[in-house]
Parts: sequence; structure tokens; C-alpha cells
Amino acid sequence: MKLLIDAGNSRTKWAWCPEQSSQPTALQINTLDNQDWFEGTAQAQALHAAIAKASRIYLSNVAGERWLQALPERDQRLQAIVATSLSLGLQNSYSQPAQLGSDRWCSLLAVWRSEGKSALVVSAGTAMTMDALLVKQEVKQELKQAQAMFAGGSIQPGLRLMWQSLQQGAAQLDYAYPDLDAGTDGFAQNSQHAMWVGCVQALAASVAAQYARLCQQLDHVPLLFMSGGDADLIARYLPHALSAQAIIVDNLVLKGLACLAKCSDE
Ligand SMILES: Nc1ncnc2c1ncn2[C@@H]1O[C@H](COP(=O)(O)OP(=O)(O)O)[C@@H](O)[C@H]1O
Ligand SMILES: CC(C)(COP(=O)(O)O)[C@@H](O)C(=O)NCCC(=O)O
Repeated sequence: MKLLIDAGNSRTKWAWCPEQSSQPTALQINTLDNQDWFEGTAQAQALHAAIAKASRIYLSNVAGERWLQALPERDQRLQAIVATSLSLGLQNSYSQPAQLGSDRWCSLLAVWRSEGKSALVVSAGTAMTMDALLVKQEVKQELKQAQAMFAGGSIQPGLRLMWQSLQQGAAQLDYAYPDLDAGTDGFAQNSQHAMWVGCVQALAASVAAQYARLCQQLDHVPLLFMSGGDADLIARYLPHALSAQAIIVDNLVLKGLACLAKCSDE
């Protein structure tokens, strides 16, 4: 069985690749904090056991060399994904294609292969990335040949990083990250709530602005895909019409890895 691993900067997600006949949506996703991986806790042992059993391992790693060092060994079964200038009919417009994070590339591939339509692909994880997928014309599955382009995107701090930058950088803002969604209605009347409103609004407003920018470049309405640990939360604070339109997917990176794994069989 093929194993899919998405090593992000905060958490590692992994799943077995479904057999050819099943749908990619059938992924059973396991999640562990990277700290568990580094410390080799029981949760890490489950992934180690999966690695030992796998026939092939498809890895998107943006967590650096430290994540790789916790692998027992690096053998020929391991395929570490690097973004290229063209894959599965999707062109990469980065001037140095390999500089694009493999997680962003996999997410774009997942949306391109499953939808075949233009989209803004948002990943709300440690960082928040918002990437433009342009599809010149809506194409049928069998016609998918280099008709799509990743036109570029943006990177900004994610929710917890924004919080930490205020908490650590301002002497009077040493407040813990809230346990519950504190809401953004009205005007905040205490510091912790004010920080929350500022951080959540900044992220939601960025998504709305990037989506509007993409709409201006197209003669059709793009999809809005949102993935990552804070996708649900940020989607709730989008303008109403956009929030209703957002398609929240639990792990686009693993779905993109599954596309690459399946394509290697063809
Ligand atoms: N149960 C959770 N554990 C950890 N982070 C969570 C959880 N639920 C939501 N989050 C949020 O998800 C973010 C991590 O999302 P994720 O998509 O896994 O990021 P990455 O791919 O960068 O590791 C965290 O910064 C945090 O704000
Ligand atoms: C932008 C990222 C830090 C996002 O990482 P994540 O929040 O998913 O852990 C990662 O995709 C990355 O390191 N990218 C390389 C630079 C780039 O994509 O331009």
C-alpha cells in the first residue's frame, strides 16, 4: 500500500492511498503534532509502523530537515515531492518552480484534478497561503492537458503566528490564545478580544481581497477552496456570500499526493 504524508510546520497528516477503484475522498486522515514526531511518542509510533509497512511513500515536507531526521531511514520507497514547472497538466508560473512549497503544489494539483475549474486555493495552516489556479476553459476529464496554470499566490502568517507575534512583541499583550472562538461581532472591549478580532479579520479580509483580485482576471466565477487547521474558522468570518461559497476540504495536500501516486501507476 502507498502511504501519503503531509509534513506541515505545525502538524503531520498521513493516510493510506486508496486503491485505484476508490474515490480520493475516502482518505482516512491521521494527524499528529510535529512535537510528537520529534519526540517519538505513541502517535509517532503509529506513523513509524505505517512507514515500515508501506510499499511506497509519497511525502510533502515543508517542515525541513528536522522532520526528515526523525525518519528511521531514507530508502528507495520514499518519494519526496518537489514542485516542478509542469505536472498532471498544471503549469507552475514560479520563476524557480521548485521554490514553491510542495504542500501548495499538491493542493493546487488536487483542485485541478478534481474540479478542472479556476479557483482560489487557500491553506490556513501555520502560514496562510492563497494561490490562484487559472483554467482557461472548463474542460472535461479526458481533455486535461496543460490547460491550467498556477498563476501565483501569497504567504502570510497564520492565525496562531499572528497571535504569537503580538503576544511576544508587545509587553502588554501577553494573553494566552483563546480556547474558544471569541467572535468578531461589534467592537472588542478588552485586549484579548481585540487581538482576536484583529487577527481573524486580517485573515478573512485577505481571502476576500485575493478572491476579488482573481475574479477581476477571469471571465467566469472561480471556486473558493479552503483547507488547513483554521479553514473552518476563517470561512465563518468571510463576507456572507463568499462564506456560503467556500468549499472546505479537510486535507487537500494528501489529496494532491494521492493524485501523484495514482498517476505514477498509469
Ligand atoms: N486540534 C488542533 N491542534 C493543533 N492546531 C489546530 C487544531 N485545530 C486547529 N488548529 C489550527 O491549525 C493550525 C495548523 O494547521 P495545519 O493545517 O495542520 O498546519 P500545517 O500544515 O502548517 O502544520 C494551527 O496553527 C492551529 O491554529
Ligand atoms: C508557505 C509555507 C511556509 C506554508 O507552510 P504551512 O503553513 O502549510 O506549514 C510552505 O509552503 C513553504 O515553506 N513554502 C516555500 C515557499 C513558497 O511556497 O514560496
